[in-house]
Amino acid sequence: MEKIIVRGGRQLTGTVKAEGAKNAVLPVIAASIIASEGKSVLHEVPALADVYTINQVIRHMNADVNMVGNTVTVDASGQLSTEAPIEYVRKMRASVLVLGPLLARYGRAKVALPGGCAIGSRPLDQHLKGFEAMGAEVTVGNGYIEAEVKGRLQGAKIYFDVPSVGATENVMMAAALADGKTILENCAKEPEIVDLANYLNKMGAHVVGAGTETIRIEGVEKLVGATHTIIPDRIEAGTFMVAAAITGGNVLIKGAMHEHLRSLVSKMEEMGVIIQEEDDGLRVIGPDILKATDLKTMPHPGFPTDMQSQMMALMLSATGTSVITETVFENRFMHVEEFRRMNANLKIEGRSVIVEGPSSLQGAEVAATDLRAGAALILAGLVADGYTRVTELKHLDRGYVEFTEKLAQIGADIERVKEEEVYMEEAEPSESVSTL
Ligand SMILES: CC(=O)N[C@H]1[C@@H](OP(=O)(O)OP(=O)(O)OC[C@H]2O[C@@H](n3ccc(=O)[nH]c3=O)[C@H](O)[C@@H]2O)O[C@H](CO)[C@@H](O)[C@@H]1O
Ligand SMILES: C=C(OP(=O)(O)O)C(=O)O
Repeated sequence: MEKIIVRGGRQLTGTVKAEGAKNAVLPVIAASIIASEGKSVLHEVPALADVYTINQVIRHMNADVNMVGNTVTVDASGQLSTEAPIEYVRKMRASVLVLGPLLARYGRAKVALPGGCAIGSRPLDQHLKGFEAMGAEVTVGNGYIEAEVKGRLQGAKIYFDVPSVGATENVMMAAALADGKTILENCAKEPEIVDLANYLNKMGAHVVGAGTETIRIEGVEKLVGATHTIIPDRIEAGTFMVAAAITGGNVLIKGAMHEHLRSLVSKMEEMGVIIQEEDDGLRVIGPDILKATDLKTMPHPGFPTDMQSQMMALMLSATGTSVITETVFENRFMHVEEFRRMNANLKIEGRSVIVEGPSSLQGAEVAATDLRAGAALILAGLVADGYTRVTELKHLDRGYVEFTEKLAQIGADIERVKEEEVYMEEAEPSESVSTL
């Protein structure tokens, strides 16, 4: 089993660079299979477990995929299979993003249902509603979603009941190759949707309005591979911003884009953190005393749910009572129990958590209950007394490249260790049992 061991007490200083965004690259790689001609060359692709998974998904469909350093090349010009089995979808929900591209290109797709996950039930009804409005027949059964259309998908006017990132992306990709014009309303406005639209347009699509609540797509008959550079990861950048602030440090986060991080910057400034825009990123300077504040997660440009647990760690170090309200996902507070193991003073009230600070955090063995929770526990460990040991690192590896190394590079006392599992009943009485 692997663990990250962090010893609290170091102020972080120096420079760290944000990788390409996980939530941008996954839909872009999914979209690359729409191209029936040419190769796509994608730059700034982060070396994440999720990227390996989406590459496996499209490789399984017979696309030719190569990753060298941070560049991925996809040639999907051959005949592809139209199925994504459960082994990939279980690892990563974003595998369902191949539905739209397959349906648009081949008129059929079969993708395993991902089911719920640690942050909530996460239905796909808005994706399916979009495909049905475009003329597809969708059936859900035996653990699979199957969608089929006779001839081409037809352009349609679709109003999303909730602004879903994945549904906006999936339906936008399908509409790019549909017959006629599609108008999507109440769309999600995340920067990653704009990145996907830019890539689709480079492939020959006509997508206008991404980043606003109405997206208009004029369908075309074919798309061709294109070269594209993935935008920087605002959530990874935000996580390092919190690392700088919580330790009272001074860190330049290269690639952090102010226009993608406004809600986080303003919340951190309310807490007394100094944030300066520099040519190549954001400099974050932590104050001597952090002030309590309240926040509510919302779709972009509101406060991102993917920064909620990291901000909870910051609020634990702030003076006074802070309240965090989660409105995007129904069950994204699993980290609260783990923080409590570190002596945090937290109370869940419905969809809110009351944070009493400053908590005198103590090192403990804690489990990463999901990807961002893992990062948040490490952030708390940076200021806890003694050693914090974080397990279940598979979640962290989905979304952070060399998190340990990057934190160590700016001064954290942190290491990742592999240890043999030693079971008490198997050990000789005289043998020492690892307690790391
Ligand atoms: C790979 C990726 O980009 N993941 C991000 C994406 O996930 P994802 O695309 O799964 O998240 P959505 O934006 O779809 O979900 C937002 C809300 O809409 C609901 N919903 C969604 C689809 C649907 O058909 N019906 C429905 O009710 C969800 O249950 C949730 O309450 O956006 C989330 C919200 O910013 C982020 O936390 C994830 O990191
Ligand atoms: C929830 C997240 O991702 P996913 O949608 O891929 O589970 C995340 O990035 O925090």
